[in-house]
Amino acid sequence: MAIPYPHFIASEKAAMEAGLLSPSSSQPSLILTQDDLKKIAAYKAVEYVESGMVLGLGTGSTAKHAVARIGELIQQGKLKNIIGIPTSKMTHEQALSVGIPLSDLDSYPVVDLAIDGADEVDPYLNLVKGRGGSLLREKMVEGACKKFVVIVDESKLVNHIGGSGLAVPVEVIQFCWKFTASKLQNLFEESGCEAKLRTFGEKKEPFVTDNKNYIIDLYFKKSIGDLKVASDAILNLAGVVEHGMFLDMATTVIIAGELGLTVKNK
Ligand SMILES: O=C[C@H](O)[C@H](O)[C@H](O)COP(=O)(O)O
Repeated sequence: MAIPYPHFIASEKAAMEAGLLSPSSSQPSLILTQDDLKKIAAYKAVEYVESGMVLGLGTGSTAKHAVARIGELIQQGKLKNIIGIPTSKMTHEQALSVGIPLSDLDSYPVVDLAIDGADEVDPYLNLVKGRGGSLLREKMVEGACKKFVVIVDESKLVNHIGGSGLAVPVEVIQFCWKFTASKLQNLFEESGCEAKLRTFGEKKEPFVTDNKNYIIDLYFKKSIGDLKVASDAILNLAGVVEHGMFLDMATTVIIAGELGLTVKNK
């Protein structure tokens, strides 16, 4: 998606650092792709990183820009003594490849700062995450951090969680997943919920998470209602491991969009 983007306002510094704008251009006039916006938000978030921090490293097409940037700053000697806690096997691989020293929550139960993308952000900074399948490790790491900075392009903004009609993911154990899926669907019958096993490829194989579980995606035709009530009801079902609603967890959301960067704090 190319967004015509003639007026670059708040994010000029981030765009320069992201290599999208030359310092000499007096009249910035850019055509930015959605990926450029993700990169700009990610580079802005990395400004929150300080030497000596234990960092939660998010997963996805937005978070990967932050991981790359952190690696770059370590290589340049601008960030020192960083410990990264990856939220997926994919991020683990990327972080190693860019030279970020890694550890885990067993060794570092308190994380200073986590940076991650999101699939949906509501006006209260509640999130949907996990459309890439990494919600469980993300929730563990981001639940352990002092500051959680979320990075999105403006397409992720919604009025109500689940209101986009797109998936609210739930990680379930493989054992009798159809039973769990039907329990989940029944919980939200009044919201017109449809529960579908996530599959991939032409053969429609079940998608298996890093934790060897399945994902049931919930699609809502009407409002989910009270999010805390919905969260408790989902977590109360045996067979459910975790869901992708991240309620009251984000401390900052950085949104890159047509009018530049917006930073929302809790
Ligand atoms: O499971 C995936 C994660 O929750 C991602 O952070 C989320 O899906 C957003 O990903 P992206 O930045 O690729 O849109």
